[in-house]
Amino acid sequence: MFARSEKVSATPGGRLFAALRTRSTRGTGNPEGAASTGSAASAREAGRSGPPGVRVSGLSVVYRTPAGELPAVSGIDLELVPGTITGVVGESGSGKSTLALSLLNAVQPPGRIRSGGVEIDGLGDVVELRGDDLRRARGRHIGYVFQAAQNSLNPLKTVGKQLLDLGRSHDVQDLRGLVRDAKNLLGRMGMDGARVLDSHQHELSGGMRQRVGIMFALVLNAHLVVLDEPTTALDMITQATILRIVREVHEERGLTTFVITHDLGVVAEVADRLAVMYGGRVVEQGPTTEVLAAPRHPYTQGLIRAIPRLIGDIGEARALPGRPPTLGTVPSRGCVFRERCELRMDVCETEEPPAVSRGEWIVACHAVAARHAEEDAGAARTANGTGDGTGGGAGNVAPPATGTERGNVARAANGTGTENADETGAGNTNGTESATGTENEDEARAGNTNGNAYEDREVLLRGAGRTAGTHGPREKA
Ligand SMILES: Nc1ncnc2c1ncn2[C@@H]1O[C@H](COP(=O)(O)OP(=O)(O)OP(=O)(O)O)[C@@H](O)[C@H]1O
Repeated sequence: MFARSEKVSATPGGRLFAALRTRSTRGTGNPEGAASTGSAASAREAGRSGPPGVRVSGLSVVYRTPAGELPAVSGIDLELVPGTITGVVGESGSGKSTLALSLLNAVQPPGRIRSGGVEIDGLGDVVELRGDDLRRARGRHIGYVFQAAQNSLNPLKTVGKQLLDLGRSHDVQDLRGLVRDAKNLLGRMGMDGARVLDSHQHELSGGMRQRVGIMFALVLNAHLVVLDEPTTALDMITQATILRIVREVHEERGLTTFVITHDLGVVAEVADRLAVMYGGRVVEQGPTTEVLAAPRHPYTQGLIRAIPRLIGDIGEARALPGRPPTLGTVPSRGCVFRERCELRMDVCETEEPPAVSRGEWIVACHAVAARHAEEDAGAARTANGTGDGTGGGAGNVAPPATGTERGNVARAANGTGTENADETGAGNTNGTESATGTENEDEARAGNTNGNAYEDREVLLRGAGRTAGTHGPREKA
């Protein structure tokens, strides 16, 4: 049974920093730690060797538009450490869903993976997978919980019927066993499994449907699970429940989990590691606690600064000026964030920022790179005995202008406090799912011609035929 029960503050504000406090007792992404919580045992029971590592390298994805093929994701390097939860955060349109779909090689036309690879332990490079291999990988190895999973069920079939369809499409011989596993999973998430399997989607609440989505992602025993906006459009209490379940399922089943969200509170609550995306790039990544406590990239600093506070001067919260770029406006060279950056320098106009690292912490920013260089020079001077006492110490790396006082900050309604509502030309209606689930423009954009979210799920879980070979020729970077 899921043993961990974490108290989650239901107030909007306490969440981010209450979560940060509890993280220190949980560790930050130590795979051994994950194993010691029982995940290794459950992985053994499940007959697999343990949670997989994932290495995304040089990944670039483009969408065809009237103006030609434009990059939605560019040169992404990211590692998912086995047994950890990695959270990806960024404003709407930053490329989070495109990155997530790439983990399943499921970017649909008019998109295609232009270059790069996604190496998953036990599977190889999924970008190279086609046909049956790809179909088996989805569902059995990689579970996907859709953005708007609440609406991704087929409204015409009971959950149980959809479960059987899924089992048959994956050649599951023991369908009774599959149903037993599904009931078990649903029961562990606090639901009456038999009743839920007998229900249609309209008979279930949003939180229940989200749990059904998680069940579908796990029931074939996937050990890499991708959750796209798992709490969007849920009330605060249900959000807290779903996040607790995500963490518990992750630990109990020994998973490697990837959570996409625009809500910093969500990553603070569940993620061991954090990657911040902007304009199709990962601009900062590292252990969640450390990144949120002292973000280095000016964009991450801006996201945190934009979170309104419950206590103290509400005016301290400052929305990031400007808007995130669209496919058409993302600069083709230089730093993609420069238009909104207060640390902007000349070099940002022309040169892509280098990814500089300090241990597990990686930042792509010219200003941070310059500070690191200063620090290194200062350290070298000190080591040589020539230090003048002014060398760049760690304190020279800009702390967040707002600091990150524990418990003092309210979570923004949209998590980032920025201008998500001013969505870009792509017409993204993220978070505004229709009751029928047939008007989700994200799904429509993803190449699903009838726009039904459940259709898309079925395509991913079952239909290699519809998705195989949809990518154009790959240009290896
Ligand atoms: N099918 C498509 N056709 C054209 N452009 C697309 C398509 N899908 C996504 N895009 C564009 O690619 C970029 C990245 O979109 P993506 O959905 O991956 O971002 P996101 O960070 O997940 O946003 P959100 O939080 O709103 O889901 C955006 O500029 C978006 O408009």
